[in-house]
This record gives sequence, structure tokens and C-alpha cells, in this order.
Amino acid sequence: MGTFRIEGGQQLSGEITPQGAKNEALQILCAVLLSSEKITIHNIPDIIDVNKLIALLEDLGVKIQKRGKGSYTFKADDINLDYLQSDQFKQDGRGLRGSIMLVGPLLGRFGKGYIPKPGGDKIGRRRLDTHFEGFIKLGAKFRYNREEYFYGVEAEKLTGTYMLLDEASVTGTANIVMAAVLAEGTTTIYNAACEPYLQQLCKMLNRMGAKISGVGSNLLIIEGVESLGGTEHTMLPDMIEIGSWIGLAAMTRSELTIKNVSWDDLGQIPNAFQKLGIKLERKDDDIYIPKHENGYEIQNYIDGSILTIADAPWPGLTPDLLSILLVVAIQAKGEVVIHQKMFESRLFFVDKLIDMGAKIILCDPHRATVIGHNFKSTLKSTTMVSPDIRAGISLLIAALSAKGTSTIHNIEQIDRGYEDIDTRLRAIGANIVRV
Ligand SMILES: CC(=O)N[C@H]1[C@@H](OP(=O)(O)OP(=O)(O)OC[C@H]2O[C@@H](n3ccc(=O)[nH]c3=O)[C@H](O)[C@@H]2O)O[C@H](CO)[C@@H](O)[C@@H]1O
Ligand SMILES: C=C(OP(=O)(O)O)C(=O)O
Repeated sequence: MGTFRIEGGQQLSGEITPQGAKNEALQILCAVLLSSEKITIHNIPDIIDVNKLIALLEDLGVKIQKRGKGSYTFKADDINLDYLQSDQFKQDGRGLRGSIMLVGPLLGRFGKGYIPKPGGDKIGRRRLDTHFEGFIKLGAKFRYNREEYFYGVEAEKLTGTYMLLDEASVTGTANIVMAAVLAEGTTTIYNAACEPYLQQLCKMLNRMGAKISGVGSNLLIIEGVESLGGTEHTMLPDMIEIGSWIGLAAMTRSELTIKNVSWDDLGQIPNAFQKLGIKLERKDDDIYIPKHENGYEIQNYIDGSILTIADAPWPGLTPDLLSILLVVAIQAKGEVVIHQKMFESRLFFVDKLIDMGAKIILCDPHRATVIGHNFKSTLKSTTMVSPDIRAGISLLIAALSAKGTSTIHNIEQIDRGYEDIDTRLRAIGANIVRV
């Protein structure tokens, strides 16, 4: 179990460049299974989850070459489907959430796809019904081995159809799209998720010869094609990492520039931080955050009632930033309710923040009220364990703002989504070491 030691209370300054998007990378990497031709991908983040998925693809027989930092070529012209039944796969496939998206492309191209119950954050129930209901609608037979937690779908052929998803699942939509692009006839997916991750996936698939329309909306229409070719693709910057840097700047009262953020793909994210009173300036495609010497004040609603920040399927606010917004609110002037609607166990980490001196009431597993300090009192340093990726980065931000030396254990949870975080933090003046 890795550990960070952090000497808090420093003001940071400088520029930071976001890594390629983790959740986009997990979709795009699975899509390389859809073609026997060469696919080149750039801006792949060097993080634990992505590296685990690349290793899984290699074990499946995909020929992979590293071309430079973050750039790889993939050629899936000789796939070893027997590997999918091996104990090794049953072990490694569990290592991350994103591996679930191997199933759709395997089913679409080879008529069968298997996966052990995938891993990822333990942040409440994470069901897979939407994925498998979609595959079944396309004509696949579903089987589930309860003893081994092993899922499988098989089909002689997939046939396009209309489907209304029971929820706008991000990985579920990606999975079904990747199966449907090679189905016979037209598939219509209503209540599709439409995050930039999915938009990027659909654009890449269209460049490979797929026929997907409605990209960016919750109604996707996919005309099946016989086969797909090669392409080149570049990942967008990671919007959750961008939000994490905004939170860090505000909470440590630092002046930071976040480079090349792809503003137009950030949706509600800048707005959510601005509602907490944080000043952001758009400079070309960068975000400039000035030093908040006089703090930041939470905006109430027009009628004067207390602000609620809640997640919603895109184009609503992504749930992956709520833990960070919650931490930032600790030093704001005013009060806010953070309502995490999607996940059931993602707010329990606030106990640690309360130990550090934060004024937070956990109303129920989904809602926390934060009463801001307005920098009148500093958080106390402490020792903590990172429970999940976003709680981990939030605790790290809290530690960087606190007085004294804090220790964070289980930092693998942070490393699974943030590339070289300690080195990049030291480059802007943070006092953090990996021990
Ligand atoms: C690898 C990856 O891409 N992970 C992301 C993906 O996970 P993932 O694709 O696993 O998450 P889903 O979109 O399937 O659902 C997330 C949770 O939200 C609930 N839900 C979802 C849609 C909806 O309309 N209503 C609703 O309540 C689901 O029941 C589930 O508990 O999307 C999540 C939601 O943005 C993000 O937190 C994860 O970082
Ligand atoms: C919940 C997340 O990731 P995963 O779906 O991989 O667990 C996340 O990125 O915040």
C-alpha cells in the first residue's frame, strides 16, 4: 500500500497540463478490438487503470507498439478468444471497471464476449443490467455464473433494433454502441449517455467506417456495417482532472493556469466552481485561476435559498467531481448542499474531513451540507486512507491546504486515475513525497 506525505499550507503557482481522459481512454482502447487494421492512439494517460487494460488487450493477442509518450499503435488481427476462458482473464479482468467494455466489441466482431464482475471504485451498487439488456435486445444469449461472478454473451448474429435504456449508463452505452456498429440493420438507442467520452468514441468509430448519427445527443442511430478499418485518434484532456486542479487552486489560494483544457467539452464544470464563488478566466483554450486572496463566496439561488450542487447524466454535472466540489466548499464563505444522486457510498469520506476540522453534516448517504470557514480557520493535518479515486484526490487537496504534515495511505486509488500526480504537484510548488 503506497503512501503520500504532504506538508500543507503552501501556495502553489504555475502551469499544469491535464493528462488524457481516463474514462475516454478505457472506451477507446476497447474499440481497437473492432478492427483487424492498425489503430493509432495519442494522449493515452499513463495511469494504473489504463495500463491494466492495455495489458489485457496484449494478453488477448492485440499487437501493441509504443510510439512515444502516450502514443501507441494497436492491431487486433489475431485475437486469442480462448484466453477469455482462462483463469488469468478471470483474475485480471476484475482489476478495473473499464474492462466491462471489452464485451461489446468482442460480441460485435466475434459473436461472443465474457467478463468477470469488473472492479473500479467501491462507491455503492454498480449494476450492469443496462449493458446486458442491450446485448440481449440485439439478439445475444446471456449467461451468468454466480459462483465465479462470470458474465457471458453469445450470438450467431446481431440484429439492429430499437431500445430505450433503463438508465443513461456511460459504459453501458459505449458497450452497446460497440456491439451495434457491426450488427445487421439499424439500432436506435434512446436515453443514451452522451458524455464527451462517448462523443469521442462515436467519432472514432465513424472514422473507422461506422455509421452513427445523433452523436452528442441521447438518441443514437447506428446503421450496422460489415467491417471497420483503421484510424488515428487523440484523447481529449481529462475533464475530471481539470476540475481537480481548479479545486486545488481555490483551496490553496494559488494562482494556476490549466493549459489546453478543450473548454467547449467541459459542460457544467466551470459553472459549478463559479457557483462556489471561484473565479475562472478563459484565456484561449486555457483556464486561468487567480489567487483568491479574499476567499470565495457561495452564490445563493435568486430567491435567497441555499445552493444545492447535484450530479445528473450529461449534459448535467458529472458525479465524479462532487467530492472535489465538496472539499472546496469547506473554505468558501456560505453554505451549500452537495447531493450525490448516483452513487450510494461516495460521501462517507467526509468523516475524515470532519476530523480535520471541516464543518460538514452528512445528512444521509447521498447528501452533505457544508458550512464554509471562509479561511477563518485552517484544516488540521492528519493521517488518512484513500477510499476511492475522487475521495482520494479530495483528501489530497484537503491535506495540501492543511497546516502541518498529513499522510495518505492507499494512494494506488489516486494513481489509478492521476498520472504522476506527486511529480506534477512538486513542479508547481507542493511539498509532497511518495514514501
Ligand atoms: C470507467 C467509467 O467510465 N466510469 C464512469 C462511468 O461509470 P459507469 O458507466 O459504471 O456508471 P453508470 O453511468 O453506469 O452509472 C453510474 C451510477 O449512476 C446511476 N445512474 C446512472 C444513470 C442515470 O441516469 N441514473 C443513475 O442513477 C447508476 O445506477 C449507477 O449507480 O460513469 C459514471 C457516471 O458518470 C462515472 O462516475 C464513472 O467514473
Ligand atoms: C468512479 C470512477 O471510476 P471507475 O468507474 O473506473 O471506478 C471515477 O473515475 O471517478
